[in-house]
Amino acid sequence: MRNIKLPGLRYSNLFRSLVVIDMITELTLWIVGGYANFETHELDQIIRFNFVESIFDVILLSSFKALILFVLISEIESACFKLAVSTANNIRNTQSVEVNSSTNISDSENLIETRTTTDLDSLRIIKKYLQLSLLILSLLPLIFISIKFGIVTNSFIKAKNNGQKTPMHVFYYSTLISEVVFCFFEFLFAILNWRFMRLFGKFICSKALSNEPEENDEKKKKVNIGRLISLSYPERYYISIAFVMLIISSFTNIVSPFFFGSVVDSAVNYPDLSEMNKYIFYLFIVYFLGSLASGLRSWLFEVSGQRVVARLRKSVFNSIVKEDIKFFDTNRTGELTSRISSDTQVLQSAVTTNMSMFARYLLQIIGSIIFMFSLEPSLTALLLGVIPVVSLLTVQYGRYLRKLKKKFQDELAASSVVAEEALSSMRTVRSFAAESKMSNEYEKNINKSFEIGKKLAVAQGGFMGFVGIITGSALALVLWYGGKLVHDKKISTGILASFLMYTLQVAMAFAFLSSVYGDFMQALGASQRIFELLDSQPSIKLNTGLIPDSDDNNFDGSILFENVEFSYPTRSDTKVLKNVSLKIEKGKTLALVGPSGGGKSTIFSLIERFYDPDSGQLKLGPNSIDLKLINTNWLHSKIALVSQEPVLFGGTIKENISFGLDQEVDTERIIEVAKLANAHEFINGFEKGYDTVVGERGIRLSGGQKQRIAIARALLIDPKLLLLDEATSALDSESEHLVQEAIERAMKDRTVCVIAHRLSTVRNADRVVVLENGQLVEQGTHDELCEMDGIYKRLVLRQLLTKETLSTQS
Ligand SMILES: Nc1ncnc2c1ncn2[C@@H]1O[C@H](COP(=O)(O)OP(=O)(O)OP(=O)(O)O)[C@@H](O)[C@H]1O
Repeated sequence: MRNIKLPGLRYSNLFRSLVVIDMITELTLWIVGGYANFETHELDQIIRFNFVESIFDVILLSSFKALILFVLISEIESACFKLAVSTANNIRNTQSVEVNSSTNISDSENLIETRTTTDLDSLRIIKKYLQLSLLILSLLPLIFISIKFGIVTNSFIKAKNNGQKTPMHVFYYSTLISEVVFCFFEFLFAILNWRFMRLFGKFICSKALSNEPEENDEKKKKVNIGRLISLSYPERYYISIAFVMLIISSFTNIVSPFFFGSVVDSAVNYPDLSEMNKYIFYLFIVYFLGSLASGLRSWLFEVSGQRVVARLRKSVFNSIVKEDIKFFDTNRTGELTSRISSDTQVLQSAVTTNMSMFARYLLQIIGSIIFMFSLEPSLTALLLGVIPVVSLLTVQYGRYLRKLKKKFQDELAASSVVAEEALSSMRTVRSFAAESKMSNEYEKNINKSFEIGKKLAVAQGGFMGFVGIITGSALALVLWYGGKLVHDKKISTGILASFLMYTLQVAMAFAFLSSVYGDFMQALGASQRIFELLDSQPSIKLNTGLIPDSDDNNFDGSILFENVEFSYPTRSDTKVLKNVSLKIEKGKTLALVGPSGGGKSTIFSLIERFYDPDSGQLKLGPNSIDLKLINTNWLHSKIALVSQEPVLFGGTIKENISFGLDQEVDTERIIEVAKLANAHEFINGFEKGYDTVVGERGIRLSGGQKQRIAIARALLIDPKLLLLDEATSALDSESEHLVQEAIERAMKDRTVCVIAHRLSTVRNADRVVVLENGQLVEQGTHDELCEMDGIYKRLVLRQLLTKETLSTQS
């Protein structure tokens, strides 16, 4: 159980980070503030304990509190972990006792169970005490700091009103405020501790109970910012140059306020304009270089983003088309196309533009703060107090956004399913006058995503507003304090001007950084399914495995089914084939007949290796090679399937006939097979002949024409084995005759397995196999089966005859 991996972003880590940030911030503010205000406030005010005049107690409080809370939360988490694992073990034991001995539980087992229950109880009590201590120890500092804050504020206001020196300088006063905020959040976290620890316990318990905890963890781990960024690795050269441009433009942004201030100072302090002109020239150069670098940076990141998303779409599509057929039984087309188009779009900006923005604003903040420190440390420290608050909020906001965005993309994908289904079956929709029904359905789905979109908008707006208020307040505070310093002649107007520009830059950078972080988190939410698709490994690998050396020796079209059992993965409790053994012999025709749902098409699916059997084997060729060992691409080049309702693709007739071959095919060969399939004549009747576009799924062709094209398509690969599903739908007699003739030609001198719906087909077949409810109930020639006077004669023959009569009548 020890190998259960915990998520990095979890409650206890956030709590621990909060108390550490609290301690570091307070210490930094104390030291920097002490240094900055050393002249105005005596040393003993900095370190001496005085409830109203010093913050030494605040520093001690934040440091010790951090230490104690850090240890406490770690202990609580560990207790929760142990408790959850023990609970999981108990559940496991109980289950195995129930399974193994439904009657007798031995004394020793009783003993183990009693001891485990006692352990669990004591663990629970310890956890409760620890949680209570956490609550009390985070409440007490809040009470203390609030009282101090109230008293200090009171004397601060009094001193101000009386025009006296304030009991505590402004810097330390803001330190006190930030500690109030920290204590409040820590108390809040302590209250939430109960809920989060319960969730944590449930999470650990389910992990401990699951059979493959590592594998699941691995999957989770695979979606993180690092992985997101790694998508842009192939663009590293573009991105590296873009980063150089970014550093140049950020640097120009960072130094420009300095020159700006120098222009102001030289205008105020120098009698002639030469000094100011010099700085104006520098400023111009800085802006010019900055803009140039900015333009290049933007272009390079954008083009990299486009390349990343194009590559990602290709990879996702590639992954999807290589999936097992069972994957398509569970995933719907609309959802998948939405993943390819919409989810990848969300990632585009995240992996390049946002990355650049993130780096840019981070650089800007760090650079600006360094410059600010060199200009006026006390003013800078004022700003720093705001950073932990904004950072913490940003992290929480990011998590929220990530979840919301995932939901949003899921809903969007669900609505794409409706749209795809309706648009691809417009004739059925129209014939049932179901347009409004489909519109309503789509509207319902879109509304769901819209509702989440609204939440996203509120979260974004609210957060931006909040960050704006915080940064605006920090700016006002800096302006006020800076103005005072200028008034007291402690700094020049130029320094204040530069400082204000830096503050603005930092504030803006912070606001942008937060929103970029939000976008990152949204991208992470959207990327979850994309990465799942990319990581998914089909169980039947394409283009790997054995390619028999010589076709003639190794595959003659014969296939042997040995005790095959099969159930579809989506309905694993229903056996579709039960102990089926049959042989498709070289050069012979095997007809499959039987009632609907008997498992005939399933036989084809197994031969095509769309699925593997649950048990039993399929053996190929005279050497009886296990089908599972054979390279599937090779297999599909030797077997052709003509289904009942053949699906054509949206291209030309020529493209459709040559669909199964990778290489260019001679037009003569295409015409040859089209003639064999009785298709040449009608194709020539079209204005563009073989270049006629057939429309989506061959919509511009008739049923009979589609079938003949499909037969030509199968003949072109000259298959060793032809799998034929005769059409049940009645064609007109002329078309019927042409199709039948094409089929007969295709079957000639070939190994064929046919799902027969016509009497003539079963009569001509070398052998007939009757499948009912997945079982092979009868087999033999048509005459033999008729003589048997069994199910074939009673059920199938009647069924076939009815169809034959119907089709000839129509
Ligand atoms: N993709 C699938 N997922 C789950 N069950 C399926 C799937 N395809 C078919 N089945 C089920 O398997 C059983 C056998 O279906 P199959 O298509 O092989 O029958 P069939 O004999 O070819 O019928 P028909 O003559 O009507 O085409 C049916 O009960 C069907 O509902």
